[in-house]
Amino acid sequence: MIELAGVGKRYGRGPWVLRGVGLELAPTGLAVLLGVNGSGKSTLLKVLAGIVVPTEGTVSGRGTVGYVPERFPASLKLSARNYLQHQAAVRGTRETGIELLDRLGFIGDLDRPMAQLSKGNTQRVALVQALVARPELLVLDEPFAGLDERSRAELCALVHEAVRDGATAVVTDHTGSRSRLASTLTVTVTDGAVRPVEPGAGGTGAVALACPSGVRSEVESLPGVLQSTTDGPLLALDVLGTELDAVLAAALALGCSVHEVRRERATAAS
Ligand SMILES: Nc1ncnc2c1ncn2[C@@H]1O[C@H](COP(=O)(O)OP(=O)(O)OP(=O)(O)O)[C@@H](O)[C@H]1O
Repeated sequence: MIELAGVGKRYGRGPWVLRGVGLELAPTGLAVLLGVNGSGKSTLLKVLAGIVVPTEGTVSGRGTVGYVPERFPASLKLSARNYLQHQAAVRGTRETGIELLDRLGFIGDLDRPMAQLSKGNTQRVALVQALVARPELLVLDEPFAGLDERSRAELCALVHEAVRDGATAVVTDHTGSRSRLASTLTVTVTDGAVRPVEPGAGGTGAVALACPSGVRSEVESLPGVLQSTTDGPLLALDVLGTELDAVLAAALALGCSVHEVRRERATAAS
């Protein structure tokens, strides 16, 4: 069990980004974090991964960690092959995970400096270095960004395999790909507070809206909106299931039209 107790984080003398966070993550399972931009999701993931030390509170039980940051350092002079070989050597194994790169759709030169790789290929290398180590805790910050549809599906399969093999995975996502993940827990991050979406509370809903100009920020700040992103001409929202009808009614009253509505419930990981 990974447990956060009374966790707070502020950067320097800045405002509290997280405050009073208590969270328990089961030893095997997949948690999805939802929250609007700047709500503190990346900070929470860094605290979970041990990259950022909380200003107050404790984190216990995390074991070995695989972490994929939202932005992988792009200036690496090492080639993807040398980087993965180096990571394997640090772990004391010859298992580089290069075959996982194929599975994730890496097409290109493994021997070019990573700084010259596309965002998608850099993301694939970052994912492989985390997955191949078979960590007890897998922390993935926007792991689907930069990947094509096939690679996203393959990544979902790899995350499910890791969870099936006993890992705890924690994921954020703005691309909509998380709907394919069999999550066991959904957690919202709002104003520095972290709350699990209670089972039986109606789960979450995904909504795609076409909104007249000028009403977007009003729609995004409706009670129950957990996360928003632009999907072409549409505004894509993640909404607390219990507030879904009210958000739809308010959006319609503001002149938006509804393109898609999907209810999502936490399910047992398969
Ligand atoms: N290293 C840092 N130094 C100072 N402030 C920071 C630092 N990292 C994050 N913050 C601030 O903490 C707040 C939360 O940022 P964080 O990246 O955790 O949010 P987020 O929910 O992941 O946002 P996004 O979805 O935009 O990445 C923001 O106001 C951000 O500016």
